[in-house]
Amino acid sequence: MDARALWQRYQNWLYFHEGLGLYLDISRIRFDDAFVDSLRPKFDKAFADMAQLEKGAIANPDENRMVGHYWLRNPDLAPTPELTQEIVQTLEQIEAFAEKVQTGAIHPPRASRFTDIISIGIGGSALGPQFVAEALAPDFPPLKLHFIDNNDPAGIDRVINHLRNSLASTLVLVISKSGGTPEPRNGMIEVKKAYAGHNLEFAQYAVAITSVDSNLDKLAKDEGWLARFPMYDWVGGRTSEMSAVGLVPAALQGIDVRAMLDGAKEMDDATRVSDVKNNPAALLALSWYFAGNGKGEKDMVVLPYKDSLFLFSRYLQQLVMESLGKEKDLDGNVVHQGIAVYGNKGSTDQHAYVQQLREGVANFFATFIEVLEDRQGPSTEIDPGVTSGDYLSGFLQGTRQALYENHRDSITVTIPQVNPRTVGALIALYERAVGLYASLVNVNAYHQPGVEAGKKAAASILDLQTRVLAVLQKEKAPISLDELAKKAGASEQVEAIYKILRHIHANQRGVVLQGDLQKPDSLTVSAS
Ligand SMILES: O=P(O)(O)OC[C@H]1O[C@](O)(CO)[C@@H](O)[C@@H]1O
Repeated sequence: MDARALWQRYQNWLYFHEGLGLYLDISRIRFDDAFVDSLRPKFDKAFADMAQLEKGAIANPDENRMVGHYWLRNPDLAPTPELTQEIVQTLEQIEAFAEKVQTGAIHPPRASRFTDIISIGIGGSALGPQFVAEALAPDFPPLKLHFIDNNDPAGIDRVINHLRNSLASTLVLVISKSGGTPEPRNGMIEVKKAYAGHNLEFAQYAVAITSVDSNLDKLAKDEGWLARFPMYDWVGGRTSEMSAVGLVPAALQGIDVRAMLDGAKEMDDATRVSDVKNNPAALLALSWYFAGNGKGEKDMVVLPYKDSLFLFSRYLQQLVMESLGKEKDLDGNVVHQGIAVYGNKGSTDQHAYVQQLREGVANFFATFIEVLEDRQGPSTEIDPGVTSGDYLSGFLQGTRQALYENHRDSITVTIPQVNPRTVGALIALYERAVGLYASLVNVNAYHQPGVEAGKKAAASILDLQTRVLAVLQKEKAPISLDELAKKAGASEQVEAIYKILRHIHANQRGVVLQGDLQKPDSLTVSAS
């Protein structure tokens, strides 16, 4: 296609949302009108499914749950007045709590103000708060947010060490929808211990964000934690940024959560339109479907040209991959669906993996996120008449063009500024696009059975460890791995046992491995 035809295509397909000042350009995805027509029946069904979902249908059949993240930013849409009221009240409680913490009306026992927050949570209970903090927190927030989003002991130590002089003024948010995920539970126990080590009573610093009556909720209630906020059964972890999961940390950092909700609501209104060309989420879903042949054959590379948005790709990774990455479709057919997502930021990545994007395996489509406002205030001229922002803008256009010339397609989302409204809108845009795409490919976007398999396997390894160590304690002399496995009733699991013991040995926790380390089956093991 020549330059004039491309310019025409750009204008034909350009979507603009006036209220949000958001543009979506899918002109560099090479679909044609016949393709769009061929998808119309699937889109009609997707829009109908979505309308039912918003009315409270059981849109997550496997877990027999409603899917209601859209109600969080428009409580009047909730299917019952009770739910509407609950959403409204929770938001008011969050704002009141944040205000009291910021003004010092709620303060720690030994300080006049809370200065820091440790947020403990994983997956959807971390990625949204992390993305939003990076995108929107002021340079000097009223409370500084630190994350424990893993089970890495060294990572936990690092956070606690950084805060060792301010633990007495550090609030702890424990965020877990289920209230039973091992990682946040373990993180909480470690942090609790650190507080005890500083003679601080954990309950006076701790806030739980979890489902009512979960194990975490019960613990927080029994121990009299500072506050508890509800997470709802009908909100999935990966779409929970606009629930207490995301709003509590955001409000505490002084982020305008109402503006974030308003931006999401405006985008929800725009993505409810059942006309593909005038619905930005449908345009995204259409582009993904075309790019990956409806089978996820191409990865989604997300490139925000703005440092504060660099966590967007990580956030989208869970939203897209946990939602779409499914073995079976809704009819039980094996389909192995999904779209792989990765990315970081431009133009940084220009000097890293963009080389491969331009010339290597053509297994992706790019999504550029462009921000029109360079910075607040005037810019220095780097060259006559040229600012750093001009360079960044030029790098984006240049990369988009260079990729297209080499048959690598791309989408460009443009926002006027990074602010709570546009960030809320971006989240809502992708939530809806994922929901619509899931309908196009007929998968349940709202469950995650694959994650459960990994969780179960991990639990069985820990169970094996307990059994093996119990056997080892009774042994008087060193024993071979085979024998130990036999005695533990786990002859088939020698490799797992070897790995368990090697790990415990490396941490000098009462297990000694002897022999040729390069030949694991030559090793003997004893308790020290
Ligand atoms: O908030 P929870 O229940 O601790 O779960 C954390 C994460 O774990 C998952 O359930 C599965 O990994 C995610 O979907 C979720 O975001």
